[in-house]
Amino acid sequence: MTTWTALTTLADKAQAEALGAALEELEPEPTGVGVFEMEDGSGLFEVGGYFTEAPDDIALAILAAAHGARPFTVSEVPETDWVAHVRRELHPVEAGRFFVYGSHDADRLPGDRIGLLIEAAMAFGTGHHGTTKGCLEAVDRLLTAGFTPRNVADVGCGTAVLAIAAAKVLDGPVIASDIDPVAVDVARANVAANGVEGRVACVEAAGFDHPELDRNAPYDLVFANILKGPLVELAPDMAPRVAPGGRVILSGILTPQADDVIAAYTAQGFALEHRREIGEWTTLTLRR
Ligand SMILES: C[S@@+](CC[C@H](N)C(=O)[O-])C[C@H]1O[C@@H](n2cnc3c(N)ncnc32)[C@H](O)[C@@H]1O
Repeated sequence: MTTWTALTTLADKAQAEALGAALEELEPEPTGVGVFEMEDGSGLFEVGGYFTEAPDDIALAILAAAHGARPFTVSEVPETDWVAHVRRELHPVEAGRFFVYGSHDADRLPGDRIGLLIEAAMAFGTGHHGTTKGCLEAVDRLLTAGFTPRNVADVGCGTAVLAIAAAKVLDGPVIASDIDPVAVDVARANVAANGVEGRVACVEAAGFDHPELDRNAPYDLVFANILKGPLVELAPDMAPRVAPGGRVILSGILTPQADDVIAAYTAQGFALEHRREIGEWTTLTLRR
């Protein structure tokens, strides 16, 4: 059976990025290289590389040492187990009352948490990123404070993790939209897997450019975990679609960019209510 060789190590951000670039240049060529921030608050980054042909041990040791990284952990991954392996690597994420998990961790769902079943797939939003976690914690905080949105939009839904969270704790309609048709397909599959298909509509749209999004407006709650640029562009379209007293939860914002996003939304009549940093990302809650 064909096997993959998986290499992983830890380093600080600059070293991890340089090491990731060096791995790309290695002979034999890797089939994939990734650099991910650890979610344990250590500030370390994991560098991973996958090869169909194992690189030379000595070359790897020199490469890690030259970048101030720990020695690589090398493991063999059977090709047929690849998808399952990636999924198994994704541990559940707790964010407020929510517990985001893959089907391989179904038996770990605590009885007092709201489970969001999200399989790793070709869309963003497994809960592991600080932006997704920030949005889940932000809505948890609003719910704890007694805010009960009657309708919700999740613009840039990815896996629809935020829309599913809303549908599981609220009674009203939820609409999930994404500019990427692949994400919309993944969103639909996740919505069905979570048993909320009657409650969450999934549509392909750039920003609010879809009749379904307008039909349900104005919203009591809008999530938009997209990047700073699209968020700033979206501000004038957002204002008329959020009910007075409604909230927007915005993420995908690198912390130094947060003031620009706040300025764009306060110019449209929103007031900053809460901000939270996770790693290098900031999540904002604003009230209209
Ligand atoms: C960072 S992911 C967020 C996914 C998920 N909402 C979460 O919180 O994990 C951003 C998503 O927004 C989508 N997106 C980016 N720009 C957009 C736009 N202008 N309108 C709608 N979706 C957009 C991307 O395709 C991507 O799926």
